[in-house]
Amino acid sequence: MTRTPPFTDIQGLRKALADLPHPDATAAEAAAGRNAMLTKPPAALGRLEELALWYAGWRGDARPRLEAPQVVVFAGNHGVAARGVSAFPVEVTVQMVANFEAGGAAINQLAKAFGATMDVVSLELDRPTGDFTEGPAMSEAELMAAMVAGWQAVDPQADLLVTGEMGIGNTTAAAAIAAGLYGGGAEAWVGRGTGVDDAGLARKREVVDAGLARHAEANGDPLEILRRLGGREIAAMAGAILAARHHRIPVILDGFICCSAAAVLAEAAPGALDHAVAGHVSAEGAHAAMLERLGKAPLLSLGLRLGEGSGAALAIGVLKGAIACHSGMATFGEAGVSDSGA
Ligand SMILES: O=C(O)c1ccc[n+]([C@@H]2O[C@H](COP(=O)([O-])O)[C@@H](O)[C@H]2O)c1
Ligand SMILES: Cc1cc2nc[nH]c2cc1C
Repeated sequence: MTRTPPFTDIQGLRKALADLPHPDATAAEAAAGRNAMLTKPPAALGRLEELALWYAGWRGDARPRLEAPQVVVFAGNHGVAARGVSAFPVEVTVQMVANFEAGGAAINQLAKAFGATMDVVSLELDRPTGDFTEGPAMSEAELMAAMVAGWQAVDPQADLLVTGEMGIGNTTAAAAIAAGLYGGGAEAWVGRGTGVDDAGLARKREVVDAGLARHAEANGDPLEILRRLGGREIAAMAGAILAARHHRIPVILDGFICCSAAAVLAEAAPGALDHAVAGHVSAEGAHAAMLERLGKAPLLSLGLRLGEGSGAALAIGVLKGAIACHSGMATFGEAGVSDSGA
């Protein structure tokens, strides 16, 4: 299988969004039949049962295994970071990339703990995106390059994808995208990110509202909102999530920034996130509202606000549990256990 995306320009990308593969209904049905025979009261495994059937449908296998999860962390720098919207200086992005590469970050430990491979993709860190209060964050060519990089990062042999990110200032970009897609202004979507104080929060709101006013011409076009207000790591996550869909690789979504990338796809093509579940709800103020817009209930709620794919990586454990039960349990017949007789 190739890592080459089926698009090189925005028209091709729109076509890839209009032409999405669907789950294997026969495998999903067979998995539901198997689920009904497993040694447990009906529905006693709660959401784990739904997860297993969802995974079986996307993998086209009624009794699937989850053996090759891939975590990809995308890193980008943001022009708006110069406006005092983060509690940390911009050089932390490149420093954290070195930490990811050396194995020292939280996501390295979590990927290892849940048996996932981990890749790090740096996107032109020495060339931050444009400050969106002054002009578009990216040209069309820059948007496409980032989305292609995201697509190419996905291993077609993986059987699960987690997309994570690192980018000082990116909760400002993510909030601007959310407001661009859903309305509500900065007030509805700006939160404290890495931990800005009240003055920082006020600056973030001003920056986001200025960006929304400056880019009203995006006119509700999700890809244009991403280009004007987003960032390279956000565009790359959108490209990776779309690639996973085309390879029928299920996805676990991470926090606020990851979900802003996913939201662009969902608004551009209804159903574009059917192959994705929400790994967790982060402590970033507006993440819960974003998940509601996406129609996704989070698997975990642990108060994380780290990014890097950390919450989604933890949820790999939940999904592995669901699949282990579904594919490994005995049926009533096999175990000689009496069923309810209903
Ligand atoms: O995943 C989240 O919901 C999340 C919430 C707050 C902060 N982050 C991380 O913090 C960085 C962005 O925060 P900030 O304050 O610089 O916009 C970026 O590297 C994200 O990975 C991530
Ligand atoms: C140290 C640090 C680590 C991170 N990981 C993801 N975002 C981050 C932001 C900071 C500041």
